[in-house]
Amino acid sequence: MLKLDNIVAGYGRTRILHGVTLDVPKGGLVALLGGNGTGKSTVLKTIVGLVKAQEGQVTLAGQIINDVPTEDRAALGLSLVPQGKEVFGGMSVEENLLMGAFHRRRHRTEIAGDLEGVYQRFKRLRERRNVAAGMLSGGERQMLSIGRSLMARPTMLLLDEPSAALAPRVVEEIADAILALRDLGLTLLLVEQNVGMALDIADYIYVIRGGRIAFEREVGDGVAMDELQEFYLGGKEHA
Ligand SMILES: Nc1ncnc2c1ncn2[C@@H]1O[C@H](COP(=O)(O)OP(=O)(O)OP(=O)(O)O)[C@@H](O)[C@H]1O
Repeated sequence: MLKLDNIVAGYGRTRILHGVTLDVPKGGLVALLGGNGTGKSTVLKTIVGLVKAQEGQVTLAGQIINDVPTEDRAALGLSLVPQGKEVFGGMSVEENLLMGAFHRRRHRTEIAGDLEGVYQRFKRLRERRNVAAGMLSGGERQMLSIGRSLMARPTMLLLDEPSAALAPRVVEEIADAILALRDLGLTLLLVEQNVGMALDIADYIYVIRGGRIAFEREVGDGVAMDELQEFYLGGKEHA
């Protein structure tokens, strides 16, 4: 579904990604793990087109999209789920959700149907539909961020550290929500620092360090936590 082939990218003259290759199969749930400043967000920005690949190819559903503008990548089914802290705090929950449908010209009844779908998935958002997003808990904000992306009817979601700054019980709730999206048939790339969560839900794991993929492995009996930690931050526990 999504392939990065030897991506070199950065900011101005500074190179951050030094040849990143990764593959997210259709319907798969792939995690990209790494510590602070290792290039995870730059990978996501390159996929959505906010950072231009200086070398290499970004392929979505068989189409090379290096030259496709960011707004048109959304129309190809790609949606970035920012961290929950990036919701519009002064707007209500419902207004935030409707923003997700904004770029698509769609009939009002269709949008109402999508909104109902998000409320069924995240019951707490329905209860709090008229509350300012800034008043929500961290977990509710993360649900809102995912819900807003779903309003654009994506086929592939890129999740930027959905577990960041959340209590373990809430992380479990978000993990369940992500698994439910996979069961729905969505393709998911999850960027995380939370190794435990990623191992619980992902089918395949990449670890990025210093702008390079340092480790990759199918999740199953083969991936041991300590082996991952070694590649993750030189053996240091981080998340
Ligand atoms: N807009 C920018 N201009 C210049 N350098 C940047 C910019 N954004 C990020 N960087 C640098 O690129 C490197 C990688 O940053 P990136 O945000 O991709 O890391 P990350 O793995 O997502 O880290 P974090 O988990 O802290 O968000 C860092 O050294 C950072 O300082």
